[in-house]
Amino acid sequence: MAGTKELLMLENFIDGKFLPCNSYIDSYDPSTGEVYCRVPDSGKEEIDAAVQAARRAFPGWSSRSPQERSQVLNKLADLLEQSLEELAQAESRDQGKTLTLARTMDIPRSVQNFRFFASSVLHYTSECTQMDHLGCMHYTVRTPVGIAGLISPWNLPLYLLTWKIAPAIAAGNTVIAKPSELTSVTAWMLCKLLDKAGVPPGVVNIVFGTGPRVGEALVSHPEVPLISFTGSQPTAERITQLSAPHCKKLSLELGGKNPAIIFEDANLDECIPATVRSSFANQGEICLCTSRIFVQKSIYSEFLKRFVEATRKWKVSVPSDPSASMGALISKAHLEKVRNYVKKALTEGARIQCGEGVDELHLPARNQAGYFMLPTVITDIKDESCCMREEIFGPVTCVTPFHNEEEVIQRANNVKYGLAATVWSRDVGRVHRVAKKLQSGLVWTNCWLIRELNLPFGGMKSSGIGREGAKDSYDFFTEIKTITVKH
Ligand SMILES: NC(=O)C1=CN([C@@H]2O[C@H](COP(=O)(O)OP(=O)(O)OC[C@H]3O[C@@H](n4cnc5c(N)ncnc54)[C@H](O)[C@@H]3O)[C@@H](O)[C@H]2O)C=CC1
Ligand SMILES: N/C(=C\C=C\C(=O)O)C(=O)O
Repeated sequence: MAGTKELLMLENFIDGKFLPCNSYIDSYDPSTGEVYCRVPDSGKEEIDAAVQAARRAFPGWSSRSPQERSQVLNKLADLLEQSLEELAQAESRDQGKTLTLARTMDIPRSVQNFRFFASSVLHYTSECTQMDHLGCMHYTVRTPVGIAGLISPWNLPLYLLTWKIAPAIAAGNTVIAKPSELTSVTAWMLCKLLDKAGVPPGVVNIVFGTGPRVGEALVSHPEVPLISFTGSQPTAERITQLSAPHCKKLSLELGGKNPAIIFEDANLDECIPATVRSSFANQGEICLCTSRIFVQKSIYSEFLKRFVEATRKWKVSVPSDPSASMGALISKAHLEKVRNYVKKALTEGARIQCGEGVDELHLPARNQAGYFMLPTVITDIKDESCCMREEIFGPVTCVTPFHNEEEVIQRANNVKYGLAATVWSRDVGRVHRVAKKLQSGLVWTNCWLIRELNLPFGGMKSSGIGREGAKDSYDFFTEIKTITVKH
């Protein structure tokens, strides 16, 4: 470990105060492999303190009007925006992503999350029906659930954390958030802005540490009735088990094995750069990234040639390099896991068209121990291969030919996941038909990752339970009650 003096030391944020912890975990700079930060290794004690704070803050915060809460969220968005550059630098260093991506996507979207839910919370109405023959009317009311437990991953740290905090507090809940122990820095920076934005102590508590210790303490706590989780399927299973005795409300946003389906009439000038981006953006570490590319046989050779050429131009470099398309992967263990998938494909007789083991990666001397990998394209692979079935969550994508619509829909659906798909065709009828038949929570046609935050976001099958987005998040973060009045 490097000298303690130089390390960035994070603290938990409970009841509006920064509090040190008894033990800490090392956090690495993925671009150098060096420890640069220490993250609290919290446990049950810290969760108990956060629950007490959140419980105390709940009556005051939940009784404010939506307009008052909205003003606080907007102020927080302004403060985040004023710190955009500082936050982007921190996110890029902590996660390994390019500074450009953090500047143009992660932090602006975090700002937008607060602005969006500050606005959407103002527009809900409840339902009312009449039964005149019985002299009755019925109506619904919604109330915040209470203390929300929010667990977020390492791939889009502030972006996904704010996607949970913003709707939860907009609806009047108080929260205890646990960011990934691998990427805690921007969450800690957010805590510094809360008081200035007018968020009362105890409304947002952020407790750092590992999943098995502090994550499980949060999930198991009887006074936390709701858990919103984004991450892996095995962790979701554990969270489901721990929540079951308490019948907690759960929202689970999990992984994907997302297909891109490219028909012979696709506009390849648009499709190829978009599919390179959908495969390799953020080092392929987005649950929405494409990892199976089905190309109609008649254009397969042309597509592959042009796709591999475009992938080779996707530059891997140090995250601060303005010309970098891709930075470092999150951790040494994750890099090994992703590389092992490529090795496994080779043993199965697949071909590596570019990237890992084929092309050379050039890095400055101080980044040689960083977790970098070239974007890798695999072909000649069977649908049964683990590379075609399991979530790799790295810069690896498989390309395979198909003959007709019926066949490709069946093959695209033939995995346990059902999160996101892309369909490329100029035939409007086909686009609608295929989109409808895909087992996928999201389908983008002739584009990728254009987000409409008003509409439901989430997956089917093993990609999760529940949806989030304006109305869906509001429904999730509130309880509904039906009241009948006889007059
Ligand atoms: N958004 C997504 O779809 C994501 C998918 N993944 C997938 O998961 C794989 C493993 O990555 P991990 O970092 O291990 O993901 P993970 O699912 O273990 O981590 C996500 C969050 O859950 C927390 N967590 C872990 N175990 C927990 C437990 N028992 N109780 C409560 N919280 C817990 C973690 O500390 C982190 O905050 C990746 O290779 C990738 O395939 C990982 C991150 C995000
Ligand atoms: N949930 C994830 C991405 C969400 C993106 C978005 O809401 O735009 C993920 O990668 O886990």
